[in-house]
Amino acid sequence: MSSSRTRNGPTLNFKAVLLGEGCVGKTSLVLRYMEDRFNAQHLSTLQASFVTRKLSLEDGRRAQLNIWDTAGQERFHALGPIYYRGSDGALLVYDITDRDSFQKVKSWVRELRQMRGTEIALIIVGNKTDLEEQRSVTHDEALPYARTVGAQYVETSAKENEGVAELFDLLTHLMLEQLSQRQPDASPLRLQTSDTDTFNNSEDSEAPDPGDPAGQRSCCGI
Ligand SMILES: Nc1nc2c(ncn2[C@@H]2O[C@H](COP(=O)(O)OP(=O)(O)OP(=O)(O)O)[C@@H](O)[C@H]2O)c(=O)[nH]1
Repeated sequence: MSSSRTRNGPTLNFKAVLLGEGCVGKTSLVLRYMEDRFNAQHLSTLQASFVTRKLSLEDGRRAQLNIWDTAGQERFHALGPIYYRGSDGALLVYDITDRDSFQKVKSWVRELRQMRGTEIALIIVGNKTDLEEQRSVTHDEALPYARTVGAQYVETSAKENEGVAELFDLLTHLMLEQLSQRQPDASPLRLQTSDTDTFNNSEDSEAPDPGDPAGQRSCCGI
C-alpha cells in the first residue's frame, strides 16, 4: 500500500490481484465491477491486465484500487509472484462447477501464505452461481476451508451480477482494515457507501512495474 498526493489531498493506493485457473471468470468479475458488462465469450488473458478504480473514503480521503487480472493458464503460473508480491489483497477465484479449479485455489492459498504470510487479505471466490444445477463444490465445503486458512469466502455470478459489487467492497474493506491496524492511532478507514466515482483503466494511473499491462488476449485454448 502506498500513498501519493493529488490536488484532492493524499490518495491511498491499494493493490489487489485476481488469481485462479483459466476460464473461472476472473476477467468477467473485473468487467462486471468496472463496466457492469458481461461477455459470454472466453478470451484467455495473456500475462495480466491492469485496471484502476477511484474510491472515496468516509474521512474525505481518496483511494485508488489497482487491480491486476492475471492469466489463469498453467503456463503463466510462474508469473504469479510478480503480481502478488506487492499486493494488499488477493481474490482467489474458482468455478463452482469445476472441482479442479477449487484445488487450484488451494494451491494458490498455500503459495500465498508461504510467500506473504498474513500481510495479504485473501478472499476465496466461488463464481458462476447461476450454474447451480451443475455445482460440484458446495458452499458447506468451501466456507469451512476458507475459515481454516484465514480467508473470507464469497460466491458470485459475474453473468447475473450477483455478489460482485459486494465482493469488491469486501476486498476494499479488508485492505482498509489492515491499514488501520498498522496505524493504531488513526481513526478507522471506511469506504464511503455512496461511492459513485467513475472508473478508468490504466491510462491516468501509475501502473506498477510488472509486465505489459495491455492485457493482450487470445482465443480460449490458444
Ligand atoms: N455462466 C457463467 N459463465 C461465466 C461467469 N463468469 C464468467 N463466465 C464465462 O466463463 C468464461 C471464462 O470467463 P473469463 O472471465 O474469461 O475467465 P478467466 O478466469 O479470466 O480466464 P483466463 O483469462 O483464461 O484466466 C467466459 O465464457 C465467460 O463468459 C458466470 O458467472 N456465469
